[in-house]
Amino acid sequence: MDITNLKGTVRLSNGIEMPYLGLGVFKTKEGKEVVDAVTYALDAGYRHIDTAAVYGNEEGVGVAIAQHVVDRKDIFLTTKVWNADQGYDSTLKAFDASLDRLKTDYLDLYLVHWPVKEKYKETWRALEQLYADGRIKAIGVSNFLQHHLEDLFQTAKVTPMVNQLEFHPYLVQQRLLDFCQQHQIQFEAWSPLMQGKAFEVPLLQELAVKYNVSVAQLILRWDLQKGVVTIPKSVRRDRVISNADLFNFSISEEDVEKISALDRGQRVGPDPDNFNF
Ligand SMILES: NC(=O)C1=CN([C@@H]2O[C@H](COP(=O)(O)OP(=O)(O)OC[C@H]3O[C@@H](n4cnc5c(N)ncnc54)[C@H](OP(=O)(O)O)[C@@H]3O)[C@@H](O)[C@H]2O)C=CC1
Ligand SMILES: O=C(O)C(=O)[C@@H](O)[C@H](O)C(=O)CO
Repeated sequence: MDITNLKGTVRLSNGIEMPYLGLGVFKTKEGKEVVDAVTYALDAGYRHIDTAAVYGNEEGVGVAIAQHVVDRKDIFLTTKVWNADQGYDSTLKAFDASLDRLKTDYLDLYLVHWPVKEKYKETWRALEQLYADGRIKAIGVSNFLQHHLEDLFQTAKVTPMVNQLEFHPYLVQQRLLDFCQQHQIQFEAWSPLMQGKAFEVPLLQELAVKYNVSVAQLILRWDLQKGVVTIPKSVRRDRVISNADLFNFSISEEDVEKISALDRGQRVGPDPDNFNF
């Protein structure tokens, strides 16, 4: 992984380059708010945007990308098929609808948003078809635990290239991270800042002072040093810019371990084995 600058990318198992840092847009309002946030990010050098059909803001993401001076081909764009749309035919339809809203004719990454029981294998078959048709550069899953992946492997022709999961100092899931790394499935962190709760953690505050960075920068740099792609969300221009300032410092191995040791298996979002939406 090239982690020396903002264009730092990881190479996925199929050779596609995925920028290590992206902007997440969950809870970013459709319209001006999301257009502005994506524009701040592209202005600041981000080349990776993470949305989902369920966020209800794909239109604005598409507007911001279409009107920005950066070429579409230089932006890594991810969206996700929502739970209600899972199944083979309905996923194909949902994909077309997302592309229309995003005003693009291809995706860089399409994810199965959650492992909906009895549905995710058929959903995956649709993603494989879209990938074979050249309409998506990489396909992956989200919120898949090891047992979901092992079950998917029974029928999958293509191994997911990415698994996007909740990941932060209170939820490290090291065994799942190792499992994904063994299978060349790139781990991607959602809610890396614990939706704001990380700023209250004393050790993170102390280490941020030690490295003369913000708590957000410390955590996002830790993600990077763990080999995890990360997609912090902010609608504020100053935070979008400062969150990306990760490439001029590094955390010692000892401090990386100290941050990892904060793990307490604590989630800020739903448990993939117990969700119902
Ligand atoms: N696959 C999945 O199931 C899921 C995927 N995701 C993806 O992951 C992304 C990130 O996760 P998300 O849940 O949004 O939460 P994050 O952990 O990224 O935290 C976002 C919160 O932190 C605040 N914040 C951001 N930067 C700073 C900063 N430097 N200082 C202080 N506060 C800050 C934001 O406020 P403000 O905007 O006001 O700056 C917002 O309240 C999502 O946007 C989405 O794309 C998220 C959940 C589930
Ligand atoms: O943000 C996402 O991508 C999610 O899947 C979740 O946050 C989910 O939508 C949720 O929290 C439902 O309560």
